[in-house]
Amino acid sequence: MTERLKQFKEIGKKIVAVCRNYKGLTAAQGIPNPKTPSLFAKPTTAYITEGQSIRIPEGCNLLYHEVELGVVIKQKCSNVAVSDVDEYIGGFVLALDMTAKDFHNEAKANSRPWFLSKGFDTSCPVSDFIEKEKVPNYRDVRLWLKVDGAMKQDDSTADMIFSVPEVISYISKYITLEEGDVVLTGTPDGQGPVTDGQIMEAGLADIVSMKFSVTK
Ligand SMILES: CC(=O)CC(=O)C(=O)O
Ligand SMILES: [Mg+2]
Repeated sequence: MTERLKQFKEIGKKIVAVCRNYKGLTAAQGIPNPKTPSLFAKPTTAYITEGQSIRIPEGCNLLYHEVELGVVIKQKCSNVAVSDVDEYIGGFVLALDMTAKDFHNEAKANSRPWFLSKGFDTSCPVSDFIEKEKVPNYRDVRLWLKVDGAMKQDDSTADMIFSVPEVISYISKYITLEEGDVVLTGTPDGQGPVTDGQIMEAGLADIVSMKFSVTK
């Protein structure tokens, strides 16, 4: 099972992401906490792994980093109770939800979909698969991200508005989750711009770290 889940990028069919899921982020933005998880999707063609670069999409002049905990789904499930979600967690992944922020702002201002701003090629850099047992405290684990050595995001998953089980249970009421799918659980405060030539390093406590460069 674990051996197969290591291939989540090949076997998973979708990436479902939550936004505005950290209290520190909504407080910093001066917006109310959402009453239910806000969802969007990324295509699996957005994945890249270490050694590949994040490419600024054509026409984008404001690319943002967002470090996130990703959950890899173990098996097909729908309508999962919050108390049963642990059975369906196959493992974890550290991920960046790269966002073409200018595209995103324009889409919001014009009531257009966000898909391009979140789903362009290279918009989902990920670490290797992380065994579930390595993150027993996923409800309170540190996520951090540095840009050119300067710390930009540093928070705990304990600051989430909706916990990992609440997020997965909610999604599964509406969207069947399948083996290898990844759920991105939102970014803590501190997301911000990166430009051509910059290097990001991100980590999940001392469990995993990864580096990605940004290129035109
Ligand atoms: C609107 C956003 O970019 C928010 C987002 O993706 C998040 O993680 O929060
Ligand atoms: Mg995000």
